Amino acid sequence: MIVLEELTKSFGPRTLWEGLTLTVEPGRMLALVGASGSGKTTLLNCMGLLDEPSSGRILFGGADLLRLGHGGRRRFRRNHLGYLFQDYALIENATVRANLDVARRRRAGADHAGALARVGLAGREKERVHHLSGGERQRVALARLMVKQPSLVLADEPTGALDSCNGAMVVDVLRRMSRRGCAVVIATHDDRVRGACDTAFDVHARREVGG
Ligand SMILES: Nc1ncnc2c1ncn2[C@@H]1O[C@H](COP(=O)(O)OP(=O)(O)OP(=O)(O)O)[C@@H](O)[C@H]1O
Repeated sequence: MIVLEELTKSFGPRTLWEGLTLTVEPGRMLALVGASGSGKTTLLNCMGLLDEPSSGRILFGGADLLRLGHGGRRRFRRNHLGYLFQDYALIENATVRANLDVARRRRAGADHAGALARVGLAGREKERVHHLSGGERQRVALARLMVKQPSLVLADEPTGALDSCNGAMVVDVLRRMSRRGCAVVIATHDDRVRGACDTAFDVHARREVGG
């Protein structure tokens, strides 16, 4: 479970949001919604420790993530966190297989082939990521999540670069991960993604608005 308590984010004199309080339970899928510029990506970045809120607490497993040192933050990212971001965060010059290996941690025998088959990329292990299309890169990032099996997934517009069929597949994979106990947070403008989530949280209004 991840709990955001009274988060505030300001850029100089401009306050993006304040008093933002939100809980995402294991096994739940939450959509972050709100107008462009309301701060959905910034909130995901704060939850993933890529950005710092100006004040507030982010509790995970009872500990305040914002108080962790470098080592603690690295362990949180490595052991618990999965990203599905717009820039895919893949190693461009490496093969598909090498990108999945990065996620494997110590879990021997992670099912690379099964994950690639699930995202429609069976047999593509040896191809270099920079030769893949945008949608294929997004699906490699999804396969990497399946290999990693994180307890928290942060996804930023995960269907943005995909056709509707592949978009539905992304949602389906994230739903399966949530059924296995993962907490999934998705920033989205896509009503189909929002409809597939358990609840939606409007970042501008700072309250839940229903699934
Ligand atoms: N480092 C920064 N310095 C100043 N302003 C920033 C910084 N990062 C983000 N912002 C501003 O914060 C606001 C929210 O940006 P963010 O990308 O989080 O919104 P969003 O809701 O995800 O938007 P979209 O739906 O268009 O992706 C924007 O006005 C952006 O310019």
